[in-house]
Amino acid sequence: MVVPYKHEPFTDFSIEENRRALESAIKQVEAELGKTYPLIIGGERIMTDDKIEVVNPADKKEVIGYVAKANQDLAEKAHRIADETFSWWRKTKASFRADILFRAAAIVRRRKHEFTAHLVKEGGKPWKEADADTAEAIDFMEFYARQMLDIDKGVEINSRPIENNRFHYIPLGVGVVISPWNFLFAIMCGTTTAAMVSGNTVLLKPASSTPIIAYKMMEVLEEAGLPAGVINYIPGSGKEVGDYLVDHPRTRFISFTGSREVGTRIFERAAKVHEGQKWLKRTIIEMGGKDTIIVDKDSDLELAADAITYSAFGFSGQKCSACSRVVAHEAVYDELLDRVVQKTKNEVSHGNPADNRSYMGPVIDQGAYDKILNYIEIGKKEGKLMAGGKGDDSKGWFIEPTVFADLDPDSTIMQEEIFGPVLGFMKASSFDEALEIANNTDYGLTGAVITNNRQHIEKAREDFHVGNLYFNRGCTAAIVGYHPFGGFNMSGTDSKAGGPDYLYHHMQGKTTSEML
Ligand SMILES: NC(=O)c1ccc[n+]([C@@H]2O[C@H](COP(=O)([O-])OP(=O)(O)OC[C@H]3O[C@@H](n4cnc5c(N)ncnc54)[C@H](O)[C@@H]3O)[C@@H](O)[C@H]2O)c1
Ligand SMILES: N[C@@H](CCC=O)C(=O)O
Repeated sequence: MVVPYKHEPFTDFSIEENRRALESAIKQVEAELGKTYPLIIGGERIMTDDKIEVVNPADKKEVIGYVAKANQDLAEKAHRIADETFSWWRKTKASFRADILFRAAAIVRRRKHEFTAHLVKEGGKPWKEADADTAEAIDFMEFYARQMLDIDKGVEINSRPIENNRFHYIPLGVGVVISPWNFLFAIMCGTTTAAMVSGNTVLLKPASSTPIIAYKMMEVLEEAGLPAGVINYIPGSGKEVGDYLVDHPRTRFISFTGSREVGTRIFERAAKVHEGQKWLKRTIIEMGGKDTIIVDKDSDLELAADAITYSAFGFSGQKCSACSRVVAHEAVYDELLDRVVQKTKNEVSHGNPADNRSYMGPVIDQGAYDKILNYIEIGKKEGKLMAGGKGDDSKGWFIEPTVFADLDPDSTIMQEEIFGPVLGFMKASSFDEALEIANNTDYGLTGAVITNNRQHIEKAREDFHVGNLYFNRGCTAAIVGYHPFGGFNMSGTDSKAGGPDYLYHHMQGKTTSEML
């Protein structure tokens, strides 16, 4: 019997011992910067001439490492090996696969600060955010291992005196896992290990800005006993390797987390049946958000201002769950706006994330920096700039936490995902109107309502159309097993990472019936 699941506690960095432990882990990571990492295909380390240079977004000159880059030939080799490995891996016991995850989670837990320090450097994450990312990776492994053991117990169906019937789940085949850079450890690890523990083999293509943490996860899984060929590590160009693997006739499913642009492209390509393909590909596609916090007339405004500030500027707003829109009742609009602007100016410090005093670090790269600043320019025309608005890319990609007021719900910056530290305020004259505004985007990922009105809570529960809706708190920071995570509409397939049915997306049900 395994102990019941409990989420990994976050580290309290106000405790001197913890602070010192992370400081020393950061020094250790700094001492190891600049290494070269190979691909891992069928357990074999393969170096390529072409490499991805991975830099610290807080300091562009600091190279975190160089990573071998897969091309289509290597992707083909990895696919063949994953396919061959599936022929026996699919028959392994669920407990064998789950035990690998329990062990891997224990290894990461023992070396937690080392992983967190790496996330500070590779992802530009402030301490608190990096620590939460590591904790979530541990949670995913612990949670999915238990879920697989439960699924393995089977499901009762009816038999009759003349026949014996059974129903159980079997894996799908070779899965392509494509992960984003923002939860560089947690989402990459959760999507990969979910596919693996349910009996599939995997081709892992991590984001090109953050592939090193995925290599480190591979080392941990190998140490925990993962056989060669089950997960194949093949970083590479999204367009070249990504399209090739998505189109491949032997790909059985694709688990993608990332932007709407790429997600819809994959959805479309995966629908095409290629020559030699014997199945309809399954897709698990989780995309962006344009997430709203509604603040009601009767509400705790200090709580609202705290919730908004953290949800908007935690990890520089680079979360699919980040609050980028506030809809406030006209009776509290001015006071709420003032409180959020003051907090943003006085409490949201931004700087090197390796320094624990930084609330916010950089944004991930030049592309993101340019795109966000472009949205800020649009925002200056569409609304009233209340805080921030400037960037500095001389050393790393830093953008001030930015607040706009008096926006039209249909304005560009209230409709498009910016994925940066930019927050907009809109006014509503009633709770019904606030809900209408909150729902008027193509997305449907997270949302929150700050209110003391019980009827309004119930109304929002029914009518606020998002996958993760929170009351009297912010709209980020879902915890595995507590807040199953995934969105509606253009936010994705609502597969609910860390939820009770997540692994079923990676499996198919099989009925057997024996005449007696
Ligand atoms: N819904 C969620 O759970 C969730 C979680 C995290 C991030 N996101 C979203 O992810 C986005 C940010 O991440 P990103 O910038 O890494 O997204 P992205 O779509 O640019 O990249 C995601 C992954 O797709 C790969 N890719 C790019 N082109 C490809 C192609 N043609 N075929 C296959 N793969 C390809 C990239 O290399 C990367 O590994 C935001 O929109 C954010 O909201 C969503
Ligand atoms: N699960 C995370 C968001 C993941 C996407 O970026 C949260 O709830 O904040």
